Amino acid sequence: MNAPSNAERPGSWRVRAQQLVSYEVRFRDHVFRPDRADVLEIGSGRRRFVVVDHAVDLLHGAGIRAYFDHHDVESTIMTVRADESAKDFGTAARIVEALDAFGLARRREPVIVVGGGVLTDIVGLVASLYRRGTPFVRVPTTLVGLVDAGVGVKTGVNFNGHKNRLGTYAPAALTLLDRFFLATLARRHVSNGIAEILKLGLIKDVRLFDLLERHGPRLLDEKFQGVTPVGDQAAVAVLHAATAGMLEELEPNLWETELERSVDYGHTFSPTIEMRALPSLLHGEAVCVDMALTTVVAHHRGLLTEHQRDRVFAVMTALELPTWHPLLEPDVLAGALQDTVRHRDGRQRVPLPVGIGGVTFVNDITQTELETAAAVQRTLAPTPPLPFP
Ligand SMILES: O=C(CO)[C@@H](O)[C@H](O)[C@H](O)[C@H](O)COP(=O)(O)O
Repeated sequence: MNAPSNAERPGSWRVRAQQLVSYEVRFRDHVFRPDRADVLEIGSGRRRFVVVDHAVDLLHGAGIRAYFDHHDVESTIMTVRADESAKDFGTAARIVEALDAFGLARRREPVIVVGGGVLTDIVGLVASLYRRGTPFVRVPTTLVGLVDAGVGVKTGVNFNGHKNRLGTYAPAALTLLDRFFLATLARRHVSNGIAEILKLGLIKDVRLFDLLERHGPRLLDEKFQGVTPVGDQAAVAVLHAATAGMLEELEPNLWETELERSVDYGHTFSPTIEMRALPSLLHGEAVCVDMALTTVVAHHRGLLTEHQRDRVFAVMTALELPTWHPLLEPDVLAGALQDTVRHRDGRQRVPLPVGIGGVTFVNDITQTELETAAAVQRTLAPTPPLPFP
């Protein structure tokens, strides 16, 4: 049957359709233990194409292969070296070629990705483009992957020197959050992931901030493994609060129709700083430098007391995150804000903290204000600042 023609405009048809989005983010320890079935819960058939981060493969590859063998599933494992410098369309295209070679069945053989946020973003993009969309399952193995990239619907690669310039909104059918992968993560990468958790504490959840203030160094030492009972309780509380808080923000605004997003906190200046500093600054570190700058801006605007500002800097430092960076130069700040204004459709929409745990959005940040804040920020950063490799 033809779609009904528009009575007021003969010869014109308006099409309306809705698509239900439903995806699950599930905490599950030791996902590749043979008695676990979660990874294979989506899809059917006895084959899977699995993209595994190169470093993860070295550490866990044997266990991952044994898992599929145990379940009598033929696995084709593609290993990829994935860091921010390799987050590009070339890497995505190589994965597409491998999918073609595998001969992926379009709906019943979900692509499985095991790796950090960079890799889950790339494979998410590939899956959303391949034959205009094929299901995928994510198993994040880094803290940024677990608490940020792994819970939302954004996929992407860097392009033309810009962060995530090419991407789609495509939810993974299932994301499995297994904190035991963090045991083998370098300390710096644990710190890096905590920055995204701190973001939520600062603009949404003062209890989460308090937990980080109390247990941050222990979480770093124990890498969220629960080595001690106190550390275990703190790890579970922090991971669950961060995931729940993030999803609470994302769910009502999955496609970012609303561009005032509190989870964009720390992401106004950091995309430019991170890309300019490549490969020396990790994502969460760049976010922290941005949060430190905007904490000072918020203090100057009377949104934050001096005591609160100093607490924020102390927590950042205890978490071994940088609170200042030499790239905070006037031209870089101006360029970063300009690019973000374009990204946010012509307005600054900069989230600023209100006290600890609150947020407001502003559109009137000036260049002078930024330069003054960056200068103050430098004096507040520990001397000497954390080394920039
Ligand atoms: O949207 C999410 C996660 O899906 C945010 O929490 C995450 O931090 C985002 O990467 C930032 O908000 C930046 O977004 P964008 O500039 O890539 O659009």
